[in-house]
Amino acid sequence: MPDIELYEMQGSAPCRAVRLTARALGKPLTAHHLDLMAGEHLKPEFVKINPQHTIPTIVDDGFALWESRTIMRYLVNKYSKGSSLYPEEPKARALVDQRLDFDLGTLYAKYAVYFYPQVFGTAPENAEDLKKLNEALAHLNTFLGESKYAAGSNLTIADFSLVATISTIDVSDIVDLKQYPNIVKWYEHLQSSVEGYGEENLAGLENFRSFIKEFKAKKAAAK
Ligand SMILES: N[C@@H](CCC(=O)N[C@@H](CS)C(=O)NCC(=O)O)C(=O)O
Repeated sequence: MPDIELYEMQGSAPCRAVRLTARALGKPLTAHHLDLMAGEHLKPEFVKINPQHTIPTIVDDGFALWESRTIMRYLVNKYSKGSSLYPEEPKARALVDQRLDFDLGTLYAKYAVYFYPQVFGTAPENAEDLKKLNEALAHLNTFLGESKYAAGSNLTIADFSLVATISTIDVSDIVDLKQYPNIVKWYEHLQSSVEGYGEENLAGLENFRSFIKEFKAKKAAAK
């Protein structure tokens, strides 16, 4: 069976979440790096695979799929059905889905609305949008409570999705995460306990860190 092909960009949070999942399942990936800044994702050969031209996109034995959380569910369903990474018991699964949907529709969305117009454009900081991001973080802090993992006592794909988002927010240096002690505890625990966290997540994250450093230097110089 050939490797799963992953179209990705280093530093992208949803791509890191997919990598963490593949790593946990022991599935090797063949990576195709796309430079979004250079518009490589808009080339006809990639648009043919994913008309929405987003990364991550996988091609598994000829089957193309995108949306990181859909990819994560698919990978567990296909290669490790019944795994506690995406439990089958309805309530346990619903809890994982709730965390994944919360990340997609609320946490990552609020981060993107607040930060991307500044970092990829010229928009000023917007206090109202920052407040909404903090509200989402406060919700995550509440959901986590004393739990070791995002959706209860086992590691699940919800942890991979949320840790990709939280590490991106952390590196963006826009919020003091210390205000959210449950998030800090969970984040530190994941960093030390998830196999491959450093390779699959931090390598890409360092790329993003350099990008943020450049952004801050340009912003300071423009003042
Ligand atoms: N909800 C999607 C978001 C994917 C996404 O927007 N990826 C960005 C890079 S991080 C992208 O591909 N942007 C290029 C485009 O939308 O054309 C997921 O989780 O996979």
